[in-house]
Order: sequence, then structure tokens, then C-alpha cells
Amino acid sequence: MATDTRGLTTTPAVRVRNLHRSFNDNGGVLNGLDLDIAAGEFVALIGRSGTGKSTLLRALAGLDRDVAGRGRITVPPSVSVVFQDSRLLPWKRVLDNVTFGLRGHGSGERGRQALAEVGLAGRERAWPFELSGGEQQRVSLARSLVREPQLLLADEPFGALDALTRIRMHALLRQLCAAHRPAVLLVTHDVDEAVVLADRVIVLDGGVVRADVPVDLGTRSRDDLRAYLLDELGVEGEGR
Ligand SMILES: Nc1ncnc2c1ncn2[C@@H]1O[C@H](COP(=O)(O)OP(=O)(O)OP(=O)(O)O)[C@@H](O)[C@H]1O
Repeated sequence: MATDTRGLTTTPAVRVRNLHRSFNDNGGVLNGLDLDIAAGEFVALIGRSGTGKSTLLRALAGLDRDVAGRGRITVPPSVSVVFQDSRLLPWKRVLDNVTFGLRGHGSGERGRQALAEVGLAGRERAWPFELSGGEQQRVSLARSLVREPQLLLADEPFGALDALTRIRMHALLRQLCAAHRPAVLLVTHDVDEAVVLADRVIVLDGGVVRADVPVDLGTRSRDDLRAYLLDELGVEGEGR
């Protein structure tokens, strides 16, 4: 059981217990992983290349049903996923991409609102190819958030963007999460991104959680946290 800021017991939005995943006989990728994410909590997941970050995210998204493994996963009913590429449908206009699959009255208006929230008011009738990479990721975020997910899974969503656009997208994601309060699991290679965005940073290694570090800037500076996490990742010369 997780506890909230008042110390009260809360049911986590995400609960993973003893999760195992393997792709061949060379050993497991996930080896008994446990993880809780509270409702509204923003967790960043870092780890060296090939440690199983995407494997974990896909397991939470239910996108790995054919993969060998066991363990218990509980996620909320409403889950959205954002990937590094925006995965927009090229034959649909921006608004239709956002509202695709949405049912019910007023979905067009909800889509328009979501586009306004990500700074794309007026681009509803554009085609995806007319947008920049950053704008396409904004549409992808709008498409996720219009569904009001209780859990947002993001796999390197800003990995393909230039540094300035990334910074803008960080601000946007923070703003969207403050407004909608989904639980978030963000997979990233970027320790700075993790520290800037997350309430908690998890380091994956050997198929389990190696470190679970709250981002509490009252007790620790961002630089200190960054150095600590780089140490945990085994990045020589960058640690404390
Ligand atoms: N569909 C698959 N079939 C076989 N092996 C796979 C498959 N998906 C992942 N793997 C293997 O599982 C391991 C973990 O992969 P995963 O993509 O989860 O790592 P990651 O931490 O997200 O890596 P990166 O940071 O490089 O994106 C890797 O060794 C990878 O080769």
C-alpha cells in the first residue's frame, strides 16, 4: 500500500508484483520486478540501453500478450500510450487523429479543446505531414489526454526532438499533468528530463528496480540528484 502526503493509505493506480519477462533462453529481461505508482504520481524510468524499460512499459500497456512471462499487473481501466514517433494516421486530419475512436456526443469539441491545450488551436484541419516533429508530438499528447487517462505511459516521447523543442515539451507536459493528474510512467534516457519532470525516478537494472529515488528538491539539489542517478547508471566521471 502506498501512502499519500498526509500519511493515509491509498490504493496505487499501478501495482506490479514479481513481474518476469524473457524473450529467449539467455535469461530474463524482467526478473521479479515490483512497482507501485500512486494516482496522479509522475514516475520516470531510467536505465541502461536494453535493460527492459520498453518491455515494462509494453507490459503495463497490455501490448505484450505473446511474450513469455508471469507476474501480477494492475492498471486503471483507462490507459494511454505515447511513443517516440507520434504514430498519427497520415490520411486523417489533425482533429480526426485526436478524436479517432472516441465515442459520444461532443467528441469534436473535446478534440478541439485538447488541441488548444497543447497550443495547436487553428490547426485542426491540417494534415500530419504539414506539422513539425514537435507539433506532431503535441497532437499525440492531445490524442492521449482527450481520453482522460488515469495512466499515461510515455516511451521516450521527446527523444527525437531538438533540445529547445524538448524544453518546451517538458513545460507543456508538466502543465497537462497538473491539469489532468494522470499517473505517469515516463521512459527516458535523459536523466535531466527525469529530474525535471518526475516526482520519483526509478532505475532499472538486472530486470528489477535498482534504485527508487524521490525528487525532493527541498532536501537535495537537482544537480546532486542528477549526479546520484548518473552514479546509479554507472556513468563514470559524472557522479559525485
Ligand atoms: N520482441 C522482442 N524479441 C526479442 N527480444 C526482445 C524483444 N523486445 C525486446 N527484446 C530484448 O529485450 C531486452 C530489453 O529490451 P527493451 O527494449 O525493453 O530495453 P530498453 O531498456 O527499453 O532499451 P533502450 O533504452 O535501448 O530502448 C533487449 O535485450 C532486447 O533485445
